[in-house]
Amino acid sequence: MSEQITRSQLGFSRHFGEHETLILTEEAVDFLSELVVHFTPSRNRLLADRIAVQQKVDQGEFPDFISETDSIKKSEWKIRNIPTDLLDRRVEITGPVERKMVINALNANVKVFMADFEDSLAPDWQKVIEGQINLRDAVNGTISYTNESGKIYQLKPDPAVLICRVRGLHLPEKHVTWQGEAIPGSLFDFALYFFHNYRALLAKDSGPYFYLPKMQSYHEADWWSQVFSFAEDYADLPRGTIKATVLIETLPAVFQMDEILYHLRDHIVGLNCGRWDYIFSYIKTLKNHSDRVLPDRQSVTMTQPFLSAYSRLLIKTCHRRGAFAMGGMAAFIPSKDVQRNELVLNKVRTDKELEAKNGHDGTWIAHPGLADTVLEVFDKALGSRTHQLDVMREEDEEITAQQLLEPCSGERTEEGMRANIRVAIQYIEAWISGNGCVPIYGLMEDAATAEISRTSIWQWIHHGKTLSDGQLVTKPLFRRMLNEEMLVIQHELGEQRFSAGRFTQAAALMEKITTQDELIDFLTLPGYQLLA
Ligand SMILES: CC(=O)SCCNC(=O)CCNC(=O)[C@H](O)C(C)(C)COP(=O)(O)OP(=O)(O)OC[C@H]1O[C@@H](n2cnc3c(N)ncnc32)[C@H](O)[C@@H]1OP(=O)(O)O
Ligand SMILES: O=CC(=O)O
Ligand SMILES: [Mg+2]
Repeated sequence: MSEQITRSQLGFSRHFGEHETLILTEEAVDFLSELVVHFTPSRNRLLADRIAVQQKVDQGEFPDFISETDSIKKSEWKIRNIPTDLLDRRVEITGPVERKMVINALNANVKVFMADFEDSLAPDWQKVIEGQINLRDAVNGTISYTNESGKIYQLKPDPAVLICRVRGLHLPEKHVTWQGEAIPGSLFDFALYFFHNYRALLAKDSGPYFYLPKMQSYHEADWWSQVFSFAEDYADLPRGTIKATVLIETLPAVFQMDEILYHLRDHIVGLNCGRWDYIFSYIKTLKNHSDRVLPDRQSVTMTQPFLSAYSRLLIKTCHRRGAFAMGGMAAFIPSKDVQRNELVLNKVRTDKELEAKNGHDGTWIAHPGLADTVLEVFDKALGSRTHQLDVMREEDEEITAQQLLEPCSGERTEEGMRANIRVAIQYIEAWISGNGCVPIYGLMEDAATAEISRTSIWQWIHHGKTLSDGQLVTKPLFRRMLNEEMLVIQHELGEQRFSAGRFTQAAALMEKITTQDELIDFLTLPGYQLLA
């Protein structure tokens, strides 16, 4: 057990080496400490509220629009303003805050780079601290990187606009404590990125911009609004300097989009369809509803009625309030095989064409190799415009709770179940080894996509579903497949890679969380205990 260092009102379990000293400066820690003291108790209450809301759904209620906020929904108002450099977001690349990736992403043919401390980052201490250094150097324009073969990476002129995605409210930063408890990871990421970069960002006519993940209610939006206002006052900045885009990626939040925009109206510039977490949240929120069990993962596409309704309602809600409606991530990544790559580009193109047609103002890509294809789709849809805030489609006028909760059609197959097992094990193994985003079977896998794989199986077991060949999904069947799929993974990856990895630990975690009666909230919570 390492010795605790006390700074300001916070305890640090890690020695302050060269990197920590750069980021955890006395002034930055004072600011972080102020935020933690002011906002941790209310953050804890918000997490308790999530449990209370879920209990009602578990007892049979369905999530729904709420009447207590009718005045917000019925009245006409707009969000405050959108800064000039956020008026064209037609293609945004995302990626973890690793040094080479940060440079490649900022140099990609995109408008925005979403630098990620969340779904694509396994937040071990070193990565989190280095991530802050990487972003600070990127903002200052001094970032560079030399790879093993001597290739030098540097920023090109006119890099993409930077937006930082902080960890979700549920994730702790275990290496920093306040009153004996781990502090919220979201405050850690927000405080340090804001503190070290706001001056340089504003000096170049940009600003401290954030993506906020996994929000579940407008009360959480209000909490963030207070955090932002506190930070602005602390730094003596005008109200509305900090700007945020909120991911609508939980089932509860889709019913409160107007309210989220309203409570963050000084600070918000848009909403984003975080489709993968949204699917995961649909499974998790409706976990006791046996008629809402999902089929194989590949059947759950944006053309499913419940996902189409979600995307169209988000666009309609945003445009009415003058906010950007950002599309989500197609998980296909480029392949070195020319034929396979053609297929990938076609799939991504089709997905993005649907988003652009529905009225999204821009979208996400996971890899620079997709930029040109997606840019072409949005260039065509936007024409001379930089966004399509003007789009209000008549056919989307009435989107109901029933549509948002529509059951999802498709088969549950043995191959689908086995694929879920292989993906979940390989992803968990990568995550507990410190890698939060990996290519698996030609798809980008991150914390959100892997959650779908592991919760699908839990749900199939829990509700005693049968596979298309008539097999009943049970714990013994799952355990047998888990053992068999471990052998498949071992064969696919080779003995050396397999034995050097943490596959046994990953499989043990997968076995535990899939067979226990309670569906655990987030894979990354027990995963974090296995991370440095
Ligand atoms: C559900 C959600 O939350 S989505 C948002 C979170 N997910 C993400 O951000 C996904 C980000 N993407 C990635 O991490 C990667 O693309 C992966 C892991 C999926 C695939 O990575 P790799 O296997 O390394 O891809 P590949 O070998 O084809 O990379 C080729 C080059 O592109 C770079 N690259 C790939 N993806 C990215 C990216 N997202 N940003 C910047 N550079 C990238 C690689 O660093 C590599 O650079 P190099 O040639 O200079 O060495
Ligand atoms: O964060 C994005 C998602 O799809 O989840
Ligand atoms: Mg997500």
